[in-house]
Amino acid sequence: MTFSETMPSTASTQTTAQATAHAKINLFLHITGRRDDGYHLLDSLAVFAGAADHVTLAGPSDTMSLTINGPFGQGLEADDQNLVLRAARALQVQASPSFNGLTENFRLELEKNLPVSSGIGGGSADAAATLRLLAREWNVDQATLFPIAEKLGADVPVCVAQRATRMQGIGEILAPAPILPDAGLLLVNPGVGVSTPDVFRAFAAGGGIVERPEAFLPERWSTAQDMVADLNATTNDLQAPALSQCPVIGTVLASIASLPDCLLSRMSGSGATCFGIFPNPESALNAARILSEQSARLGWWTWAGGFHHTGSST
Ligand SMILES: C[C@](O)(CO)[C@H](O)COP(=O)(O)OP(=O)(O)OC[C@H]1O[C@@H](n2ccc(N)nc2=O)[C@H](O)[C@@H]1O
Ligand SMILES: Nc1ncnc2c1ncn2[C@@H]1O[C@H](COP(=O)(O)OP(=O)(O)OP(=O)(O)O)[C@@H](O)[C@H]1O
Repeated sequence: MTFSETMPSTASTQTTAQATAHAKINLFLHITGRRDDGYHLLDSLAVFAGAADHVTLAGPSDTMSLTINGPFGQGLEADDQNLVLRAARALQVQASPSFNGLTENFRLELEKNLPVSSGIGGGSADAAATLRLLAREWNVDQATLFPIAEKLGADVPVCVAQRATRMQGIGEILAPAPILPDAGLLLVNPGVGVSTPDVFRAFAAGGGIVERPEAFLPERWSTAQDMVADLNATTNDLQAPALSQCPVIGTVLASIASLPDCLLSRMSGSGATCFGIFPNPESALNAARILSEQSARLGWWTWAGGFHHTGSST
C-alpha cells in the first residue's frame, strides 16, 4: 500500500512513519431516514481538503501512548478517549495474532491543525490515519479496516478511504463520487465548537426529514461552475439546526458568500465550519486574503486551497 503520507528520517538512524488526516467536507448532506437506534440515515458527498492533521509513529514504547501538539492541540486530551488511541487499540486487538516479533506499542504523535468539534471530521480523520499507519506497520490489509472504522464513528470509514465518496446509511455505505474539478476551497470556522448529537437532536425537533428526489451526481465535473450547478439542487439539512444553536454560522456564511468569485457558501457536516467553493485554488487564496482582516479580528480559523485529489491508498 502506498500512502500520501511520508516516511521522514529523524536525526538519529530511527525511521518514523507519518499519516496525513485530511479534513472531510460534506459538499451536501441530506437526511433520508432514521434507524431504530436513533442514528440518522444520510446521503452525502464527502470530499477532502488539503488542510490536515498528521499522525506520527515516533518510536516503540511499553504501552500505546499519545502526545499532542499543533495549534488546536490544547484542550484535547491525550487520554483513552482520544480517537487516535481508540483506533490504535482496536486495530491492535485484531492484528495481535500475527505480530510475530513486530513492534506492538508505539509512541504516537498527533499534530492537531484542524479545529475540534467543527464539522470537518478531524477526530474521525485522525482515527482513520492511525488505522492506515498501523495497518502498514503490522501488515494488515486496508479492506479489513472498515469494520473497525465503523465502530469508532460514523465518519471514520469515509476517512479511511480519504477520497471523494458518496456516503449513505449512517456513513458505512460508500460509493464512488464524481471526479472533482480543480476547484478552490475556503474553510472558515468561527471558533465555536458544535456538538454533533445536539445538532442531530435539533434537526429532529425542528420537523425532521424532508422528502425529496435523490440527488443526481454525474461521473465527473470538469469545472467548479459545473459542480456548483448540481450542488445548488442540494443542501445541508443540518445547517438550519446548527444555525439555531450557533447563530454566528450565519455571519460566516454571509462573509464567505460576499467574497469575490465565490460560487457557493455552505456549512460542512454538523458545523460550525463553513466552506466556500471558488473557480480555482488561486481565487480561494485571494478570497482568504480579503477575509484575513475580519477573520483575525474575530478569531476565526481559515484555510484556503484545493481538494485533496488522491485517495489514501494510491
Ligand atoms: C454529520 C456527519 O459529520 C456527516 O458526515 C456525520 O454523520 C457524523 O459523524 P461522527 O461525528 O463520526 O458521528 P458519531 O461520533 O458516530 O456520532 C455522534 C452522534 O451523532 C448522532 N448521529 C451521528 C451520525 C448519524 N448518521 N446520525 C446521528 O444521529 C448520534 O447521536 C451519535 O451519537
Ligand atoms: N483526535 C481527536 N481530534 C478531535 N476530536 C477528538 C479526537 N479524539 C477525540 N475527539 C473528540 O471527538 C469529538 C468530535 O471531534 P471532531 O473534531 O472529530 O468533530 P467534528 O469535526 O464535528 O466531526 P464530524 O464532522 O465527524 O461530526 C470531540 O468531542 C472531541 O473531544
